[in-house]
Amino acid sequence: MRRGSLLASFAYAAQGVRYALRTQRNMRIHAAAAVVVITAAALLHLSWGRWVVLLLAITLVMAMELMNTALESVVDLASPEIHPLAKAAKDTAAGAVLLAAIFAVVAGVIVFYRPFMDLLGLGG
Ligand SMILES: Nc1ncnc2c1ncn2[C@@H]1O[C@H](COP(=O)(O)OP(=O)(O)OP(=O)(O)O)[C@@H](O)[C@H]1O
Repeated sequence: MRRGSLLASFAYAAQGVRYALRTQRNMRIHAAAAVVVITAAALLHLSWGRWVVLLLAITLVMAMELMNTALESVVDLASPEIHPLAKAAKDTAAGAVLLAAIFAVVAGVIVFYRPFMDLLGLGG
């Protein structure tokens, strides 16, 4: 595979995802949550609109975690010693993941509420 080819760039990106899954516990938690959510969505035969919201939320959280991992690596490389700006960079990136995760939880509750109530026979 040629180093600068399109195929090579996909392979490097896949390596990045594998690296994050291997080294970041939070990334593994996000991936496990995504599997649970996708399985539940399939079992409940959700509408296309609800699927889109769920997939957007899952993608947002995992993309934020990947960016957070990238930023942590760059900060550790550039500033292995303690520095207030290194702290600010890492904390802000972690804040972005937190915001995305809160959005995903709220979106999940909104998306699953009605189908879940219907399943229990409690729909109005
Ligand atoms: N070089 C540094 N200078 C100052 N504070 C730092 C530095 N590195 C890390 N910290 C502080 O320690 C916290 C944890 O940093 P660490 O690199 O361990 O990330 P982490 O907890 O492993 O993040 P994640 O769980 O997302 O992998 C940071 O959010 C930051 O507040």
